[in-house]
Amino acid sequence: MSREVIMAKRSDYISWDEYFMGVAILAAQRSKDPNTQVGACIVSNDNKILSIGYNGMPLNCSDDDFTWERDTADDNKYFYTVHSELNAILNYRGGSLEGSKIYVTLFPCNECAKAIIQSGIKAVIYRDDLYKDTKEVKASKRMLKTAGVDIIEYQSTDRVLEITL
Ligand SMILES: O=c1ccn([C@H]2C[C@H](O)[C@@H](COP(=O)(O)O)O2)c(=O)[nH]1
Ligand SMILES: [Zn+2]
Repeated sequence: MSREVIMAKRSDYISWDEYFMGVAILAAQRSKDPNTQVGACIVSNDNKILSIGYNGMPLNCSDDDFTWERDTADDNKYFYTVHSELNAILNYRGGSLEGSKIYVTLFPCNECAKAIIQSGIKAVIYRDDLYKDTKEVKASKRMLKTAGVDIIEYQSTDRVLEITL
């Protein structure tokens, strides 16, 4: 008598949210910013990754030549850095981002909020909200809400993934 062996599917696979936030977290690891590394992952309604970005210097502006200082008034990184969300939007090589969602490791600033709204992204899923008390983030939230962009706090599962690279 032959016995059929049934292979149950894996049950400990990561969720879509963990996957996309994980990609954003991994992208942030590319950032040269010594203080805050930010990652963004833009995803379609049917869960396809459309684009990825992290905060860094513009193309052909060497991250060895431009300063990463934050507290020097005359010259500081804020003059130069392209934010992760804007990089993700600009990195997109397809047609439209209308109706997509963006996973971000840090709540977007007001400038990124403008770009998110204008590109048609309809939801922001964020992990950290470090700068929630700043005018920029307050303005960002006001604009996103007014424009009908959903703001969703990522619910950490505390899952730890080990990656050997
Ligand atoms: O919406 C945002 C806001 C900020 N960033 C980047 C820009 C900078 O490289 C860092 C913030 O540096 P701090 O030293 O913490 O001020 O984050 C971004 O990518 N997106
Ligand atoms: Zn920004």
